[in-house]
Amino acid sequence: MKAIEVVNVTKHFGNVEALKGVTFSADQGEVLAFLGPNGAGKTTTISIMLGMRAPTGGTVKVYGMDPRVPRARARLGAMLQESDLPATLKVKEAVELFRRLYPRPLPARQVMEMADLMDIAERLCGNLSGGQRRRLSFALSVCGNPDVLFLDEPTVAMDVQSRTAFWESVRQFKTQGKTVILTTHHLEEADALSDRVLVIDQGKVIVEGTPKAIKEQVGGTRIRFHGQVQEQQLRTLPGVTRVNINGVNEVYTRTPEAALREILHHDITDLEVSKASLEEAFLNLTARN
Ligand SMILES: Nc1ncnc2c1ncn2[C@@H]1O[C@H](COP(=O)(O)OP(=O)(O)OP(=O)(O)O)[C@@H](O)[C@H]1O
Repeated sequence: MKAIEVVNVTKHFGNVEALKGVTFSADQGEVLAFLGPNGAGKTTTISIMLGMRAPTGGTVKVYGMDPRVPRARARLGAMLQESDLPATLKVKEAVELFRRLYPRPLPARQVMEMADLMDIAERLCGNLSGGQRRRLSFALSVCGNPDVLFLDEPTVAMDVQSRTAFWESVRQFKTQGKTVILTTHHLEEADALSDRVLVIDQGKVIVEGTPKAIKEQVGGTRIRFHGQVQEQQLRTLPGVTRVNINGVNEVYTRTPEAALREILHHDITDLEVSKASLEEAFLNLTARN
């Protein structure tokens, strides 16, 4: 049975069509990353999967159940973009309090270690830095030992060190056979963590695949060079998905050999050819859409 199954889900907020028929599923033990520009529909999709909002149309199942029923909810954990923390409790007390809400909580020490909170266990929640607050939110989201964990832009406000430690915690969580659904604007985060990426734009899934497949199929190849070539000529090169002219000419193409043959007719210098990164693939996609 699928951990999560979303079929043709739509969501209207008044005149706004936030989701226009979203379909995907997640297997047990899979890490799925949602990428997409601001307003694409990522948070709305998560809130529907969590049973916090009802879809306008379509169906969502968590282990075959409606996410609004308590038995389904008990299997879900969530670290949302904004969460209030009890300011006057110590970090370790907040973890204890949340553990008591669940029938089969993880041991407090395991939760604290997983979220890298041991050093700040005695600190008041109200005195935490932005990154520390995010780590505590992560701890509270895994307290109940959920089978599916939703992380909505989890590493916002974390420094590089905390982010790397956080990625390790997510990987650890996955090794226990758990499913993770994550939204992020850090594309290297999706690349580092996920088995599969879904790109959402304007309420629709526009592409789905492994980070590697997306980079290969959509990102294609980046060709950079100096030289006087008209932008219009670059845009009509074979297989072009995106063009940047900012001191250096940059062309993304799915057919690099054919594009290069034409580029080499011009007087160019400093030629560089490389595979596009996931970030570039993502920009190419949403620019085209
Ligand atoms: N409660 C609401 N009332 C009206 N419109 C809403 C509401 N919630 C979301 N929307 C609209 O639905 C669309 C999708 O929003 P959503 O928050 O799901 O996007 P997102 O992909 O999570 O964006 P971000 O990356 O900025 O968090 C946007 O146009 C947003 O303005």
